[in-house]
Amino acid sequence: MLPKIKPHQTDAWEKLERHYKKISETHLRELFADDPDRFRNFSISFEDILFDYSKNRINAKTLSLLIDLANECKLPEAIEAMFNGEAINETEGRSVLHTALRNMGNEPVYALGKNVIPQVQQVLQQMKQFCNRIHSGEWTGYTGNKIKYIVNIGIGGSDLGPYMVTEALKPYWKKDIEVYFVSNVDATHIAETLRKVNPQETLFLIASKTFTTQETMTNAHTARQWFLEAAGDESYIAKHFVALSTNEKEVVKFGIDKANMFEFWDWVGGRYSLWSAIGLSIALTVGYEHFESLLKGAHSTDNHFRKTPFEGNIPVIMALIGLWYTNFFDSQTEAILPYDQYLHRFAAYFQQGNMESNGKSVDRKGKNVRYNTGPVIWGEPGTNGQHAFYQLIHQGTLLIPCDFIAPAVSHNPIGDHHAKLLSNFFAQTEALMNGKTAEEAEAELVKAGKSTEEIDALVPFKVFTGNRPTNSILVKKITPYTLGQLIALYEHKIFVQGVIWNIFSFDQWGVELGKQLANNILPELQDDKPVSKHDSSTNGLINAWKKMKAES
Ligand SMILES: O=P(O)(O)OC[C@H]1O[C@@H](O)[C@H](O)[C@@H](O)[C@@H]1O
Repeated sequence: MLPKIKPHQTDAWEKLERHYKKISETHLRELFADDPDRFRNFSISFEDILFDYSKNRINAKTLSLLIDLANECKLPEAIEAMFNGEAINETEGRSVLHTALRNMGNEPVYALGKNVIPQVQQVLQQMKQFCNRIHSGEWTGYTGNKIKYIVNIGIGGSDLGPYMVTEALKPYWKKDIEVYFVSNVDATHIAETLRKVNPQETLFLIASKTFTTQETMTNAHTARQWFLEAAGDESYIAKHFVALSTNEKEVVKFGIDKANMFEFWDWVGGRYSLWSAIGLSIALTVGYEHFESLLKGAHSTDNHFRKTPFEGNIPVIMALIGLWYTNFFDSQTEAILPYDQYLHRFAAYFQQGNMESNGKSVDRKGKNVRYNTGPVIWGEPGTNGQHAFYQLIHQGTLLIPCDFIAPAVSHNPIGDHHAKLLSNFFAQTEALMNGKTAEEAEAELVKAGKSTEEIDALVPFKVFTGNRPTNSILVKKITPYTLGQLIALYEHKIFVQGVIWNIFSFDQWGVELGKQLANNILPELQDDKPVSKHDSSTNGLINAWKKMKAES
């Protein structure tokens, strides 16, 4: 069980409110001027990762009060409760043990009294052997051809993680494997994918924790039909369809042999499942040994998180700083900005990770919270974002804390590309911090030969207030191991924030209503009769659609 402490009623919260009044107007320029050692004092090295959080609107006092808040909210107990498999997902009565999936030791980990490590290791063995059979060509398609195309059919947590990771690890892809991800129920997604593959050499991974998700099942049936149209014989399905799921009954009902099912368990949340059998597409694409490195990297972060005092604990500091802006500066959004094209799905992945976990407004006692919880998460790779939306981050009215992530070494060391990329990475956080004063703007205009009138007119638009906070995460190189570390850092950040906000981070009841209503509406779309039982907007839209369809 997690403690049920209202964060805004703690001593630390009250002190933080007072402290906020004192420090909120202080400019980052001043904070740096006051402390020549600020970078050293506010950065943490962890193996090949450097986390610099010095460009935040905090001082030593802020940090110590935030850590007091974490302690008052019993974060240490909560961390142990998660790692020890207590049923901290209370609304579903489940443990939360994605950490056990990457626990490379042999020590038992219990989910509600049952040691899960033997089953975890057994499925890893199954994945390893399967990868070997596919890669060696021992496993063939129905015509005897090697498998060349992997198509993962899944959505949400059964799609975003493997998709993000396979993209991030493109330099490690096996030469003769191509991977595709189909998630959307929009037929375009499966249709466009099926155009790129052939039935003889394609392996479909039907990835669904519940094996009942409408989108996935619809796409899976379409793929099955497409396959059977070519293969002709249902017995060939066994060579081309495997399931990644917790639900054996539904898997068998779909027509997939039990032997072709890679199991995981209800104590793995969908958005934390890339470490489980859901990661099979990763292992097939980059090789099992790289998948194992990914797990090992995440495990090293788990140890860091569990054992490091909060002052030097990266996910804890990430979480506390985020909370500082969300709850005291009232900022509503955070950007994740990787300076690595391979990480182009990283922000999208943590959009689900964060927003599905901490997008809650009811506390652990079922009462409405009186403070902000999870922020809106978004982002795109640098430098693309710079030419699109950074204007608002630099000069808009919103305060948007940003995480800048970059590898020190590129997988593609061509010419001076990487130096140029990183010059932008360094420059942006410097610009966001320092801004540009009116005097500086004026001096530039003078130098450009502008008249006094022009200078007076232009200066207000050329001023950057600065004082816009950023974290910088510099990773030596994006490898399976460091990527595993990085993902786990963000996972634990989410956990820490959820604990302090006194919400349940591992359920997602908020996605249910839309599904229910879609299920109600679907039968109404099967004929031409006008509908009238909804509100006027919904009726109007459905009837307009029916008319457009009839006219087309
Ligand atoms: O893996 P499943 O059961 O098909 O679920 C897919 C997704 O379904 C969504 O409805 C959930 O909100 C996600 O958390 C989940 O990842």
